[in-house]
Amino acid sequence: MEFRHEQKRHQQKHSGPKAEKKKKRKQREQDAEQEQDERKRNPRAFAVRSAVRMARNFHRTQDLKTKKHHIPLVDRTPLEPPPIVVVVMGPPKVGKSTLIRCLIKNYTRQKLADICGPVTIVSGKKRRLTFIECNNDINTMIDLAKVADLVLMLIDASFGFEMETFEFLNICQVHGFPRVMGVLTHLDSFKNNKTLNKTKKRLKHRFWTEVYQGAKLFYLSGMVYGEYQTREVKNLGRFISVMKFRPLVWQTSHPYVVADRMEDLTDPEAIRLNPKCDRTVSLYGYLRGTFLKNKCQIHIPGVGDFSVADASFLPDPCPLPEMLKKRALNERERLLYAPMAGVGGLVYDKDAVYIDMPGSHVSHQQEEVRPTTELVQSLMGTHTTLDAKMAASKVSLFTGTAALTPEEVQDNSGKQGPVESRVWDAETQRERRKAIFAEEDDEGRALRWKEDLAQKATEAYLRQQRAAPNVRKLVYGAGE
Ligand SMILES: Nc1nc2c(ncn2[C@@H]2O[C@H](COP(=O)(O)OP(=O)(O)OP(=O)(O)O)[C@@H](O)[C@H]2O)c(=O)[nH]1
Repeated sequence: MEFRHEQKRHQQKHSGPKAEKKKKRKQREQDAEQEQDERKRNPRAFAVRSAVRMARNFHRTQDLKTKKHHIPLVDRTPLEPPPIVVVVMGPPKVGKSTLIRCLIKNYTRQKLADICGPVTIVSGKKRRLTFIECNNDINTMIDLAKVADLVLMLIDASFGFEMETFEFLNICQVHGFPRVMGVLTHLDSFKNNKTLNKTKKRLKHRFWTEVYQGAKLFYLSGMVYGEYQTREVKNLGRFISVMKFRPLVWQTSHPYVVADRMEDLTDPEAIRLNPKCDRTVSLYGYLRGTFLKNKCQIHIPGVGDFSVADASFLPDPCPLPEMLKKRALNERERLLYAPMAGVGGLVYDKDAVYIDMPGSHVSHQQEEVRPTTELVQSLMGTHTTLDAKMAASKVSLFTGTAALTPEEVQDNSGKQGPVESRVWDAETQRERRKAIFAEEDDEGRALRWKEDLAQKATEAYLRQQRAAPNVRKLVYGAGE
């Protein structure tokens, strides 16, 4: 038996929703065609009316295009790149140590009580970060501006921009600008929401004029138990771990090492006999930039020019996790290496290898003993009473003059309490500076500090010149 299936011919629909849809589409297509036809039909309406304007338009588009071009740079970063140097800078008491502590906790789930020297951590499968706190000495700023990949610029919102911020930005300008990200702290000091929003906006625009339009500014709105809010730190951390970096010319054309550990190999007996004897020192750190040749000349900022006796390759103290396919780091891979703060697994010395028993995990005992709040720490560290300290303290009015004892001060100033008025803690210092600069707005301050900076930079330069006359290139090695 044979079955035959006869297919019905397709009938085009002329009514119903589908047909309506089709009609509409056809109509739209026709309209578009007509529009194009208009250009053909009426060419004069669309012709070039002004050659000048056309030329101007053309130039403008070309300018915009070329602005987007960069000089092609050879990316020489090795397969396993050295840690990214994150410099945390800002005026005194703005919250630098607190931010580093929070970021370390965010990445490694470990607490580091003291931020001492560079701290290296594994932040992801392919990235390590070295945090360095920048104190407000101009020489440190110059040194760090050279090696920084990313700068976290802390700004006290209750205070506005301060001299240090402008100083650092100006120094960066000379060295080829690293990535700069602003972080506003002390936002909890605003009780009024309206003033808070206004201040945020004002500081954001001020930051944009200093760095570039649209530069990233983070807000840290207050503290919880002496730490910044977890969610905000997490966002900041995530931003840092996915950030892309453009190689800077100075950094890619010089070999340089940010030393995170130092070891004095000189014979202690020789030092005892002559404290100023020539010393042999080992410096440890990741090599960045280009290749470091053995026996080459190097400059140590603040010290002078030296030749390297020997450079050797050591196992990585803070290695990246193995390349396995997985989504996140596990607990054992969340490494932390801060030799100057005494944290790190293996320590390779010139003549021995040490293993830190608690591993890279900071002992919990330390956490309990050393509270993070500065006030409690300072109270615990006190050995003498305030009265005794005040009686023993001396104050010198001008640099280079002999220090005055409280008795001498008392003699001159009559009834007035001698020492209290001069022993300023950091908090009072901040208050004083706040009062001094309260009258000026940001613009005025920026101008004034920029002038100030020029003089300071010249002084620092002359000082370095005196110390080592042939290091000019290294001090102001912009674009070389
Ligand atoms: N209310 C408030 N206090 C803050 C904030 N940020 C930091 N602090 C406090 O400011 C004090 C100084 O913080 P640190 O992290 O030691 O500041 P620092 O910049 O490292 O200070 P120096 O290293 O001495 O320059 C600490 O007592 C913090 O609790 C903030 O956003 N709000």
